Amino acid sequence: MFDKSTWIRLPRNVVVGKGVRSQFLEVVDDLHLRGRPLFVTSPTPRSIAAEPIAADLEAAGIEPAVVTVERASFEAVEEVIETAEAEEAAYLVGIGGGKAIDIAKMASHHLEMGFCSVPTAASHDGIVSNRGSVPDGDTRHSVAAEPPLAVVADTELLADAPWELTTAGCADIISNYTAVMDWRLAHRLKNVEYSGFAGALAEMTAEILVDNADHVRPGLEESAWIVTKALVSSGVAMSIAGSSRPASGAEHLFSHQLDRLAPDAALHGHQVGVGSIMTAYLHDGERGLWQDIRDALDSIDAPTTAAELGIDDETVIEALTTCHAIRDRYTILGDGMNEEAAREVATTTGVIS
Ligand SMILES: NC(=O)C1=CN([C@@H]2O[C@H](COP(=O)(O)OP(=O)(O)OC[C@H]3O[C@@H](n4cnc5c(N)ncnc54)[C@H](O)[C@@H]3O)[C@@H](O)[C@H]2O)C=CC1
Ligand SMILES: O=C(CO)COP(=O)(O)O
Ligand SMILES: [Zn+2]
Repeated sequence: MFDKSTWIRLPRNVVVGKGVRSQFLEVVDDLHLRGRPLFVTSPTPRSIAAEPIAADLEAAGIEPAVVTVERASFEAVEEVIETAEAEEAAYLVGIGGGKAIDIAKMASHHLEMGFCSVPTAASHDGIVSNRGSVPDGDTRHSVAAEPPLAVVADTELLADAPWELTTAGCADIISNYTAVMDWRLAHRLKNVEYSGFAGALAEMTAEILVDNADHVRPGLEESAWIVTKALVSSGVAMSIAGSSRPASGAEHLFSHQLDRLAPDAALHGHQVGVGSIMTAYLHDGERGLWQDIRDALDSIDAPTTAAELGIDDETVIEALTTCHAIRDRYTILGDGMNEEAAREVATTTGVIS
């Protein structure tokens, strides 16, 4: 008997393009979101995006509350929840990089309240996803959360963001190659449920980005457009899958472990990119996929070595040999890699010297 069912939660309005931050009010009106929003932001995004959008809303008689968060933590989520209650907010808006958006996402999930995403950096594929990633104890990976009702991604703002934030977003997308390989492996060996649609979408997203890598250059608004569209597509793949599997495999385990061992050393996307070079080698060293991933990262100025991440070689080895245990997610790392194997993969791929 066929008794499968699925529930795909996606944003309703995804608005991408030059100057679209000025359409924020129109977007929330279209969603029939009424009342006072709470903007969740961080220092730079506050001045470049939250304040101008707040001024537009004030001109229309709506006075948003604003909370500035500095770090992604459960204390910050608590603070946002308390502020939303105290200010009688009707919905939340995450304005900033991945951390501000994730905090708003997690708080809105708890409050059972609508949430909109206004990325100021094309740095990660959580701008659209139904996943939230806030460190909880030793946990760094994402959990199910509220997907945004709307995404307002202004390419003018995104193109002006520091270039390394954009290259981090590219690397987060390029890592889909190995994430999907890990997912298929887990399907074959562990009977993990696999979605061909979500897997194909995640892979195709990486392919389109790599094919357009020549147009991804600092200061070009077209770059912000290409990368943002890819981030949206990757987030949709996660929503179709109902998990982060299409965009997160062993390379993400490696990055999450680096976040524990060397907090704030490098951007999420850059860490997963370097992880992806090594896990591609483990999947199929002969085929040269790892070189293609390394070259694609290199061509957009993303780090390809531990030194470029600002992380020492021994931390890379420790992360590689321990990261399999941080989550119940079967990958090419299986039940763990010994130190000798870790040194071999990291040295052969040039990640450590
Ligand atoms: N929920 C999900 O599905 C996913 C979540 N993530 C999470 O996202 C986070 C990484 O996000 P990132 O954006 O890389 O880091 P981040 O949010 O820490 O941002 C990096 C820095 O850039 C600043 N910034 C943002 N926009 C700027 C602009 N236009 N100009 C100047 N500075 C700007 C931020 O304020 C911050 O200081 C990680 O915590 C990661 O786990 C990553 C992928 C998916
Ligand atoms: O970063 C992500 C996808 O790019 C989310 O994956 P995690 O579930 O591993 O946090
Ligand atoms: Zn990621």
